[in-house]
Parts: sequence; structure tokens; C-alpha cells
Amino acid sequence: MNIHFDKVIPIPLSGISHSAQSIWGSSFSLNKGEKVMLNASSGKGKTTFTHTLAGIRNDFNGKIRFDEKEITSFSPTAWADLRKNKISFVFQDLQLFPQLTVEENLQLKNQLTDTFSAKTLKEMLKALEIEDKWKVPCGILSMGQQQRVAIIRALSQPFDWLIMDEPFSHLDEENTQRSLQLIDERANQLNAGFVLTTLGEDHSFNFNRTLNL
Ligand SMILES: Nc1ncnc2c1ncn2[C@@H]1O[C@H](COP(=O)(O)OP(=O)(O)OP(=O)(O)O)[C@@H](O)[C@H]1O
Repeated sequence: MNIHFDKVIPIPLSGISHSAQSIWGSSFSLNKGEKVMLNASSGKGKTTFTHTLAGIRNDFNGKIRFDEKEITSFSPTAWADLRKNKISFVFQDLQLFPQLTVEENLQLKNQLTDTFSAKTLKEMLKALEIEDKWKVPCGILSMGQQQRVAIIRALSQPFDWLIMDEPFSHLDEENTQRSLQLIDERANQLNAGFVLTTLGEDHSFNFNRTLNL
């Protein structure tokens, strides 16, 4: 699935002047398989961009198309199917269930599409050095540990695009690199792309494209 932006401007940001490099108001396409970074300072619209792209909000002018279909035309059922099979998301506030264990949080998503065995999920936790947290409620994990769980949860479904809103904001560089490697491997396995927003960090990763706000 390719994503096309045609002069999109979120209504709350429409009264503000945007630089010539800004994606707001411009037309461009994100092609399946591309690895994209959006780096912008606080309040510039990273969350607005990711939520708009994922159909979580629709207060924008212009057009967004997935392949040839305008996303404002999708029914709730079509969105449910897209979110199950084509678009996965790491929210800035993670949206884990704090009372549920890591296992339960992961399986809630994973079992919808029967993507990974428990053994594979545990291996992914091990790759991010949180394998001892399998039976621990998410609410008592550190923020960086919760981010790693949210990343693994987002990988536990099929997708064409993984959209991540500041997914490494509580991680040190070593854990960021481990997470990026896991994300990259999974994206390559699926021939999928990802969009990652950051707050000024310069991750050492070979992104195909950088977007500006
Ligand atoms: N629904 C809304 N109505 C009005 N203004 C909004 C709405 N949503 C976001 N904004 C404004 O749009 C701007 C961009 O917000 P957004 O959360 O997208 O920024 P951000 O780049 O993700 O910030 P941060 O890095 O601090 O998370 C802010 O000024 C915010 O107040």
C-alpha cells in the first residue's frame, strides 16, 4: 500500500506559516517499504501527523489516499481491517493496559491475527532485554521498558506500515539501536515500511527519507 499526500494541512495548524520544506500543504507519496523519519521540535505537529495518517483524526484539509482510495471514505469496518492487517501504531503515550501483564498486553494484539508463538514473543523480549518481565503488570515497568513492550506489541501483527510517535523517547542509545534493529528486521520480513517521529535525536540508521514539519 502506497500513501499519497495531496496538500494536507491539519485545521489547527492552518493559520501558522510553514517552511518551504514542510510537508504541510505539499504533495508527496510514501512508497511501500520506505523507512521514513520525521524529526521536529515539540509542538510542531508530529502527533497530529501520525494520527492523521492513521485515520485517528480527520480534521484536515487536502487529501490523503491509500493507493487510490481517499482515507476519509473508509468505513469503521474498513479501518478495523486496515488496523488489523496494514497499519500498526506505537502511540506516544503507548496505550498499554497497566493492570495486565506483558504477556497479556502482547497476546491481546497478537492473538487477533495469530502472528507469533509465545516462544517468538519471548525471544523478542529477550532481544530487547526485558525477557524477565513476561509475567509482570505493565504498569510497574519503567517507561523505557513499557516503550519496548509497545514496540513488540506493534510488531505482532501483519502491516504494510508501522507508524511510531516518538517510540524511543525514554530509551538510551543502545536500547534504541536494538529496537530499531528489531523493527527493521520485521519490516524487511514483511516488505513493509515505517514512519518514525523523533524530537531531535539523530538515530544512526539509514532512513530512505526524512520529512520536515
Ligand atoms: N485537536 C486540536 N485542536 C487544536 N489544536 C490542536 C489539536 N491537536 C493538536 N493541536 C495543536 O497542534 C500543535 C501540534 O501538536 P502535536 O501534539 O501534533 O505536536 P508534537 O510535535 O507531537 O509535539 P510533542 O513533541 O510535544 O509531542 C500544538 O500547538 C497543539 O496544541
